[in-house]
Amino acid sequence: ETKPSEIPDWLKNYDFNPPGQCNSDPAGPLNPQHTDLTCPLLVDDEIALERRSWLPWTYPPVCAEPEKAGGSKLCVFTYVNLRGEAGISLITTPEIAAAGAGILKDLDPTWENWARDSPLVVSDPPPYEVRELKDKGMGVIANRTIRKDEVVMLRYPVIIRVMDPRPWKTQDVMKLLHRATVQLPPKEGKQMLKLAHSKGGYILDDIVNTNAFGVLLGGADHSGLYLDVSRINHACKPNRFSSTTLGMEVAAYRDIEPGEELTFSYLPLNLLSEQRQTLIKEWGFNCTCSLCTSPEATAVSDRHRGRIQELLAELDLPEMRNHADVNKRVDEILDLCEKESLAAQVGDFYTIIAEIYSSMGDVNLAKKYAKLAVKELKHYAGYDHERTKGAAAFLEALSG
Ligand SMILES: C[S@@+](CC[C@H](N)C(=O)[O-])C[C@H]1O[C@@H](n2cnc3c(N)ncnc32)[C@H](O)[C@@H]1O
Repeated sequence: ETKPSEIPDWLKNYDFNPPGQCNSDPAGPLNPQHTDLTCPLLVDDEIALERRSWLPWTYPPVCAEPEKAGGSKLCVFTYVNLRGEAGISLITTPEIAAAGAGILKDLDPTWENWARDSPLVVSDPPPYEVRELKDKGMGVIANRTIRKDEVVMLRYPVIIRVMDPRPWKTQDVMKLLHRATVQLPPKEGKQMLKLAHSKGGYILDDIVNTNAFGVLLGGADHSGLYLDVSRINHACKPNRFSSTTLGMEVAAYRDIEPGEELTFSYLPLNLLSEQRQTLIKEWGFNCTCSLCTSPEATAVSDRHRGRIQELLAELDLPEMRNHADVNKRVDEILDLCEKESLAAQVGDFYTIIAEIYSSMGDVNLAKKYAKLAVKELKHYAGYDHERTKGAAAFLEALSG
């Protein structure tokens, strides 16, 4: 029976935190108000009791001991007012929670717009409905025309759980998952319980395993459960995930007609059908998307995707490092990406092409493709994705 923390007056202005730069600074480097940053407090169940504070969390953390001595505790940290409206429960170590607590802060809009190149606009009211479908349970259906690049959803996770729970007893992890769920605001808790489950075992664990995405928190792998995004079935379209805020943006790769289903790929994009079949089995369902069920479409697509892999391998050969051979292959790859709707991968291909021209000593062409890589990656992977940052650093090195 825990109640949201009531902060006594003496504690409200008390600064427990050492000054300095925190691991996570979602407010952004251009925000002058944050030059004297204080880092989030590291708390676990004992520290919270001792200090009579569990800021910034809403409830005192509840923890489980590791199976082996010397390991870290695993705790539940809940915050019920994320971006003024939602709840989030983390099941992670106190160290990671402290390092990642910056995600609870709102972004500085000036910095965010600068980092994105343009302000983020999310369609409102939502241009979709969640409905029961014939062959895949629930799904997300467009209720009006959605234009290419429109951001149709922006969601934050309700549960974040360490990806590898082996250092702790399974029973303890399940208890923490239970607590993480009941501490969510009732609206989100109820919505979470209605999500699809497919693999059996403890129901909350099954819901997370059926629906979660891999996310990084405090530099460590976690599973993130997003409401609404969880209703999107598998096929071949995009999602965009921010490592700065944990926000998941779903944007349209192409125009979508009213009545069409919104889908995205649960798997890496540039795979051949056999590789896809093997991986989708791990998800525990039989894919009914058009590319999985039409042998003709599969054969054409496999030919295209196989050819992309061949061309990339050829570009790796030292004897190909001349303008005529490289240009020809670059054009063919970009044409095949268009045919296969692999727009989200083009940024990565531009990075490879920039590196090839750089290795040939053609700095101008290397810069041209590095610039294109940054533009595409910002758009499809997100301004704060590691791949985008890598491409931007490469462009800077070329310019420097
Ligand atoms: C993340 S959920 C997607 C939403 C789900 N349909 C629902 O009812 O909430 C994943 C589950 O949806 C179903 N599913 C997703 N994509 C599918 C596809 N292409 N073909 C068949 N079933 C699919 C599978 O049952 C899978 O376990």
